Amino acid sequence: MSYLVSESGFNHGLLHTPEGVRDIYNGECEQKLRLQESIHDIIKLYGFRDIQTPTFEFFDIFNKERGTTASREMYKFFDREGNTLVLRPDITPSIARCVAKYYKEEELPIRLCYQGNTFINNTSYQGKLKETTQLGTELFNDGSSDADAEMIALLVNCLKKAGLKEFQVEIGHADFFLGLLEEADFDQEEAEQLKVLIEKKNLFGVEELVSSKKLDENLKELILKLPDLFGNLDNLLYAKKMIKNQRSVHAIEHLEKLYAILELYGFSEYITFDLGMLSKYNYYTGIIFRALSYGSGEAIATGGRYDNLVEQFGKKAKAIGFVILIDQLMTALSRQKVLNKASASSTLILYHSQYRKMAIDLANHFRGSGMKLLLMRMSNEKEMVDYVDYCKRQSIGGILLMKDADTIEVIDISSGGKKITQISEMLS
Ligand SMILES: N[C@@H](Cc1c[nH]c[nH+]1)C(=O)O
Repeated sequence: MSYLVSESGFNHGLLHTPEGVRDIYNGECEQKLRLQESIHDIIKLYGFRDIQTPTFEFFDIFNKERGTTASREMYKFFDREGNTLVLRPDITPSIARCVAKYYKEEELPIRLCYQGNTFINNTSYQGKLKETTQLGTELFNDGSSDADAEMIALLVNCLKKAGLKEFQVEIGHADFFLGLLEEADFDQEEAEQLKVLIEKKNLFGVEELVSSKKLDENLKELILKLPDLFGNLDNLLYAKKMIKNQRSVHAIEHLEKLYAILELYGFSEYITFDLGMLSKYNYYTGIIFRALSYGSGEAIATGGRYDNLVEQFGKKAKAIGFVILIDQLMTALSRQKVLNKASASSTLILYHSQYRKMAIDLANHFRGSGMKLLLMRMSNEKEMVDYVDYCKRQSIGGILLMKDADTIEVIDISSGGKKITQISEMLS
């Protein structure tokens, strides 16, 4: 924190937030909450039930075996007993823990949804947020391609409802890459190295690594081509002919099946495939996917199948889920100019103390019928224009000015129009 102490002794450093976190207020905050609400409404239509888990958990919930966030990227702290706690970097492991705990005997599908913030202590490069809002869904006890398709269809529906234009859901499969690694007989270290090189799009590095091994020509070619293996499924089917290992072949066959079901949903225009997509988290075991759109450089949703994670908490349960990254979605919507402006929907009742009772009665009456009302006693130090300007700053649509015990002046802020009305008439 910088200590900028002014002459009056006020520490201006107090007004700053740490790098990577920010305040969200006024219209932006309203838009964000409204967006979450409208997406949540869609998710509820698919039968998901809400769940809330703690913002911090024991470190072990997210440790390496679960294949989640790297330890150095988590915010860690201790409780009085000396336990290591972390601010959750990801909500999926917490939900998996809950399913093992509260639905131990349930064998048929469990559908859960949640909204909350996650915290990742990433390197502070250009404006990347360290606290982000996720709205997520998880479906347990269903390992079918129908479940995969339904989750993708749900994601498409959510993004459409959010008003996003032109987005794509890219789908890959964790097993495609893992099968190639096995076929190439890469050890864990080499596999990790290859993953990093591909993520960094360092093709020379990939070539060097691949050339250091004795590999089948087709396999070599395919690994080098991984970053280009995206597009519609037909274009990718040739990859199937070039590989020998069954794991990768099954992965492609699964994607074919999935695509056929997505066609039934009528959503094929939103789908592309990316065989070079790498799992963001090691817990993924099946399809992995992310949604991209112009206006946001980063994914606005990510997800995938993770059939072994719940078992680590003591229950065998296949699972698939995704999260919508609300902050990224907001950025995309605002760049695409489709973020609905918060409308001025509240009214201000202004009164002098002798009309207090009427003002309170009037406010209660209108609030009772669902109108948003602010009550304010007038100050002798302010003019009417101060209140009108205030309404403009605060997105307040109108003023009801108490003139006497039964008369109010109604002022429309946007048009400036004024009219006199009797309170008794309004209440009747
Ligand atoms: N938790 C994952 C997304 C996900 C939800 N379910 C499965 N995957 C993420 O933060 O990227």
